[in-house]
Amino acid sequence: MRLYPMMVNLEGKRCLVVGGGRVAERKIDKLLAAGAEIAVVAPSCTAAVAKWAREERLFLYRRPFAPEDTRHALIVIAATDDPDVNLAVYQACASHQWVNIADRPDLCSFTVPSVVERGDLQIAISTGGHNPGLAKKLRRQMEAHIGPEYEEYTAFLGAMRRRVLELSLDDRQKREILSALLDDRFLCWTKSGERERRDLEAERIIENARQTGT
Ligand SMILES: C[C@@]1(CC(=O)O)c2cc3[nH]c(cc4nc(cc5[nH]c(cc(n2)[C@H]1CCC(=O)O)[C@@](C)(CC(=O)O)[C@@H]5CCC(=O)O)C(CC(=O)O)=C4CCC(=O)O)c(CCC(=O)O)c3CC(=O)O
Ligand SMILES: NC(=O)C1=CN([C@@H]2O[C@H](COP(=O)(O)OP(=O)(O)OC[C@H]3O[C@@H](n4cnc5c(N)ncnc54)[C@H](O)[C@@H]3O)[C@@H](O)[C@H]2O)C=CC1
Repeated sequence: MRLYPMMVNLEGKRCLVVGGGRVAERKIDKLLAAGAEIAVVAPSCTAAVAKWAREERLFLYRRPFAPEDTRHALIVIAATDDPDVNLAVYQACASHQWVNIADRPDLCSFTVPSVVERGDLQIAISTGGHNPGLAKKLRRQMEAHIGPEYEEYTAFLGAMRRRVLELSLDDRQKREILSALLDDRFLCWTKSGERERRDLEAERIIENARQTGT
C-alpha cells in the first residue's frame, strides 16, 4: 500500500482529537495553524492544550471519550495512552471519516508527516509509517538547509509569479521570466536583507521581457 501525498484545506472543518497529551498536542498544533475547528476530548491535558482552550481556540471536553463524540467530525484523531480507547474511537467512526489512530498505523486512513515549516512553504516527510524517527531526523537535517529566509522568499516569488501570469505575454515568455526569477541571487538578497536590490532586479527582468514581448 502506497500513501497518496496531499495538502488539504481544513479551514473551518470539524476535527475531533481524543486525548490531550504530548502526541495529541503535536497534532492539534498543526490543526490550529490550518484553521480547523477543533474539539478535544480528554480527562487531562497538557498546559498548551489547556491554554488553547482558555483562549477559545478549541473546545475542550474534560472527560473520557464517548462514541457519539465522533459524530459530525470530518477528521478524527485518537491519541490516548489507552490502546482500547484508541480502538474504540476507530470503531465509532464511519467509513467516510478521515481517521488517525496514533498507535495503530494499520487503522489510519491518513497519517501525519514530519514538516519543515517556512510560512507557506511546507516540506512534508513521510516514511510510510516505517520509522517516524527517521522522518523527524530528516526534518532536522533539512531545516539546516532551508533557513527561515525561505518564508519571505516564497512570499516574494509568489507575488512575482502572480504579476508575471497577469502580463499579456505568451506562455513561453512567462516561463522564461519565472525561471529567471528562480535564480539563487533572489534567495541570497532575501537572506541578506537586500530587498531593494532584489526587487529592482526582479522589476528589471519583468520590464525587459515586457518590452521585448510587446
Ligand atoms: C504512522 C504514524 C501515525 C501518525 O501519528 O500519524 C505514527 C505512528 C507511530 N509513531 C510512534 C512513535 C514515535 N513517533 C514519533 C514522532 C512523530 N510521529 C509522526 C508520525 C507518525 N507516527 C505517523 C507515520 C509518519 C511516517 O510515515 O513516518 C510525526 C512524523 C508527525 C507527528 O506526529 O506530528 C512525528 C515527528 C514530528 C517531528 O518532530 O518532525 C516519535 C519521535 C518523537 O516523539 O520524538 C516516536 C518515538 C520513536 C519511535 O517509535 O520511532 C509509534 C510507536 C508508539 C508507541 O511506542 O506506542 C507509532 C505507532 C506505530 O508505529 O506502531
Ligand atoms: N503517532 C505518534 O506520533 C506517536 C504515538 N504514540 C502513541 O500515542 C499514545 C499517547 O502518547 P502521549 O501523548 O505521550 O501520552 P500522554 O500520557 O501524554 O497522554 C495521554 C492522553 O490520553 C488521555 N486519555 C486517557 N484515557 C482517555 C479516554 N478514555 N478518553 C479520552 N482521553 C483519554 C489522557 O487524559 C491524556 O490526555 C502513546 O501511548 C503511544 O501509543 C507515541 C509516540 C508517538
